[in-house]
Amino acid sequence: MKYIEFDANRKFDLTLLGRVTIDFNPVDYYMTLAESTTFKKYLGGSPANIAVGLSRLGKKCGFFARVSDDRFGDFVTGYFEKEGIDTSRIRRCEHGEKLGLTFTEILSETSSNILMYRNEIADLQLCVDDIDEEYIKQSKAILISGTALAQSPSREAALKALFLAKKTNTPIIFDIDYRPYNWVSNEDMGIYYAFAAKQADVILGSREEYDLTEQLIEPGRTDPQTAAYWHKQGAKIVVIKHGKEGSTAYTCDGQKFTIKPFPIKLLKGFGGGDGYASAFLYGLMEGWEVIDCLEFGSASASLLVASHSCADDMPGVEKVKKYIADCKQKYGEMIARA
Ligand SMILES: Nc1ncnc2c1ncn2[C@@H]1O[C@H](COP(=O)(O)OP(=O)(O)OP(=O)(O)O)[C@@H](O)[C@H]1O
Ligand SMILES: O=C(O)C[C@@H](O)[C@H](O)C(=O)CO
Repeated sequence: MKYIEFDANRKFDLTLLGRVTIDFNPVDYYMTLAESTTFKKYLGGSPANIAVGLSRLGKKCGFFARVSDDRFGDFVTGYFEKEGIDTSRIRRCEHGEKLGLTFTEILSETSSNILMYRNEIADLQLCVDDIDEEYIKQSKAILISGTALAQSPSREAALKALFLAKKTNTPIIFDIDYRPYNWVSNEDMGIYYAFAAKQADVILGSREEYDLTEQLIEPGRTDPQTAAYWHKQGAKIVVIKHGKEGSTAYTCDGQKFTIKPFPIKLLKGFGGGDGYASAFLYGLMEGWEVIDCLEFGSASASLLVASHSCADDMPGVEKVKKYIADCKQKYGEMIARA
């Protein structure tokens, strides 16, 4: 069953809007960030990771972003170019704003945290002049990452992109993407997350992220209630993630599909969402059944939480398929299908 119509005549498979940052992950881990002394630098930022993930899976991505006008801006732009992600809409900040830096802490085999430096942040300088209708018309779909709604002028840029996507019949994917930094209040999230979700064809989020989105509408909903509400608003697919417990996709025709994580030795508890999103969306674009998209996303997510980085370790199609096949051979065909 196809829930989203992608226009095959458009140049980009997906154009993403949001932050491009840098991750510094500890080489000496199983200790606090204060104790770690050596870090490996990776491209970061959830939407940027998703773009890399889709590129590794053979998809062509466009991107709306502002980056710092310094060596870190050079690094992330050069990384995108090497991955084949279009950089024509990546613009440099003009007033010294800084690229977001995420320092990660891998405390133990089951606990990790991230510390994000986002003062005078470059990505929130994205502005309405950066968003053009022609570029969106060249995109089979657009993904808005929720943190882009945290502050102006990025907020208005994201709202303009939503408006132009609707105008050009471009499917909208809203990744709620809760990061507490840069939001003035939870109420702001309740306003802007909800507005974006009302425009979306596909919504991706954890239970916590839906709770933040629904706080001004009806707090305390169950997953089925959440899905039913957003389907009424026009969403075709509502994906609700529950970390290591797995995730469920609710489709607008009343079906639900649940997937569990594949068995893996966890290294870090983050990055799974980006691997999940890129692989799930890949399956959608390939016209797969939703359960197969979920399985592919879940497998990619498991590979990512077992890896030291996010972007650098985004897998190709064959790696994900082999991992799924190996797990099924070892644990049984229904290993992840609840
Ligand atoms: N401990 C784990 N073991 C195996 N898979 C996991 C684990 N944690 C997360 N995942 C996988 O990653 C997917 C997304 O993780 P999660 O639900 O935490 O979303 P998220 O908060 O968006 O992730 P991120 O931390 O990347 O932002 C899960 O649905 C699951 O498939
Ligand atoms: O999304 C962020 O800004 C943090 C990322 O850079 C980091 O890789 C992560 O947590 C991915 O989910």
